[in-house]
Amino acid sequence: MATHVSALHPLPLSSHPLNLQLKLLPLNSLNFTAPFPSYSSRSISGGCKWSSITCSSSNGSRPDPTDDRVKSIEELVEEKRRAELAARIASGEFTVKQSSFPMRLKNNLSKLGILTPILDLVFKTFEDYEKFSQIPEAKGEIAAIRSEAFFLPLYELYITYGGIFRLKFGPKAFLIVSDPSIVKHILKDNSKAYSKGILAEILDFVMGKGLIPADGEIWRVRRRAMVPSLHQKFVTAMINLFSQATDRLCKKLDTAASTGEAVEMESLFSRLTLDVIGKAVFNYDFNSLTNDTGIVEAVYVVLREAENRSTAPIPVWEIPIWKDVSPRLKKVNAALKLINSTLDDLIAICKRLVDEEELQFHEEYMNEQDPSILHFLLASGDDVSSKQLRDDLMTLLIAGHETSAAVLTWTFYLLSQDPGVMSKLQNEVDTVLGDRFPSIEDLKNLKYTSRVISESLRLYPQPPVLIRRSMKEDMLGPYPIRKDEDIFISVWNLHRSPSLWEDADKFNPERWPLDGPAPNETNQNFRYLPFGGGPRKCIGDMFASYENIVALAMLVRRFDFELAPDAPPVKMTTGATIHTTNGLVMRVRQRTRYPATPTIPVVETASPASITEAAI
Ligand code: HEM
Repeated sequence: MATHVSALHPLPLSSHPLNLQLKLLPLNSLNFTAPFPSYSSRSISGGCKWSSITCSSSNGSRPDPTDDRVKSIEELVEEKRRAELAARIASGEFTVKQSSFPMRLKNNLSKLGILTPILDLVFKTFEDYEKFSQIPEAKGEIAAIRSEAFFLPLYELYITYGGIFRLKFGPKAFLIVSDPSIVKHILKDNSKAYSKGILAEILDFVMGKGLIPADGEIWRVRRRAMVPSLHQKFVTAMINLFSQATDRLCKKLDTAASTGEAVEMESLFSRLTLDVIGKAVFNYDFNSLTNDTGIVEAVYVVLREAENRSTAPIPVWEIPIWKDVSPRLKKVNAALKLINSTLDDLIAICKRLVDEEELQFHEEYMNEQDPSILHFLLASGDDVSSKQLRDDLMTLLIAGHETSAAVLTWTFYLLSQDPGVMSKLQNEVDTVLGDRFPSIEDLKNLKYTSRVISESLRLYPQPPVLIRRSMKEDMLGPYPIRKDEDIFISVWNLHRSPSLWEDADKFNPERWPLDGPAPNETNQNFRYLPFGGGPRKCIGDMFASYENIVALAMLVRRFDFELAPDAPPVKMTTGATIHTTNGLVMRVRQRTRYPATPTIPVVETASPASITEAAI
């Protein structure tokens, strides 16, 4: 979700959260201002000359001591950098030492006989400060840290400072939370005390008061209106849409397989999921796998802008004159105008359809010709302004697009590193699916496929960080916090914590038993949050799970995938989701035959009612 971006805008410059990232990481090491992966510039033809291939686990994983393969120079440099950083953190270089001078002075004055009420009055401010300063603190002049993505240094700091610490940058401070019970408190038990904070500010230009940035009453009303639209019958009907879109991608890959050309999979996944979500949300065929129409380009301009804003050092879009002269902002405004007018047209068309229909609205209502979410909302009589409806549609478009594309990208990367898992996966798919399009029953039986995706989401959570702001004082674990604290919940840290997971960095789908429930935040007690948790949990979790299973199963059934021999190293960069820095360049080969004999036990299917929790 471009939407689950990490940062922010109308804050004073000095406190602009991106100062965090700027100070935390040197610009040249970050790619923060580098544009969102340029989809238009990545052809599927693999025409570029890639220089080296040092992929493996350059993605923040700690070195595996049992790994005896020869390490690349890049890995060795990375290891050295991490070791140096760990030593610097351990030496206390980044730790803010509290000055207890005022409190010592108060004690001394008290011993001299000055009355306590007077001292209390004089020293109240200092006492408040001390009260709120008990959370371990790290300070932000960490300019020497080099990293591809900002959540990586947060991981290093987490290992030293623990599940909650404050990171200070001049006048600005952020709470970094990576403790499951504190996360549960913020997201679930006391969720009413937290807002989306800076996230809402930065997303305003594209999502307005859409469901992701909205808070309070607007959020409550819109959530209640939208959740029913993703009912079981709708999501089941979408399976066919997922299959057709993936089939189009397969056909595109057929050409690459026959010519042996390398393909850049990340941009293809992005197009696949854009085509799916356009059709599902407002019955619009972007057809982006085949065409680069103006509207597809406009969607990417807006997505890139959301990511740029989340990482820009200066919120230039706030400066009145700049808005009118900057070619980039003009392009963004033009793109927004095109998207908005397209959405207005789609809403108008859908309204006409609904008016002409003999409506019998019920819980699982679905128009067979146009099963879209928009159609459901209009048919339900959802009383909403056209601006709010546009905001909601735009939110769903972005939320459902980037996340799924990122999940597929990192799943294929992980599979390329582990042929054993890949062959077990292909085996299951061959056994369960044969050569037909997947049905709902098939999805229930593709258990290993589903566990591969769960494990990919553990190692590469999308988004890697969730953002909140406290709306009142609260207790986080043993620590009191103030109102208006900006909080980053590091899902990356939770999912890779060595104290919460065995072999935390290892890609191991087997950690999720096939006969157990599919992992989620509840059965994992908030150490695993693929779709968030509490009242603001993702509303598209089942949709996304089906979509990813269908795409993964159909692709690995037809092709073998490996990193192209001259592909650039696969590294991470931060957008709203985790992107690769240079694409995922792969070579695909047509598979010859699906084996007939099952080698993985097919576990009994769950009942349809329990499918969200148990089967996927
Ligand atoms: C694999 C794909 C997906 C992942 C990993 C994912 C992840 C998430 C996460 C972690 C959140 C919680 C954000 C927070 O608490 O700040 C969220 C919220 C949300 N997601 Fe997804 N999502 C995915 C797909 C989708 C799809 C397909 C849709 C829509 C069709 C969608 C719509 C939403 C919406 C509307 C919210 C906001 C809910 C609220 O605040 O009430 N997501 N998603």
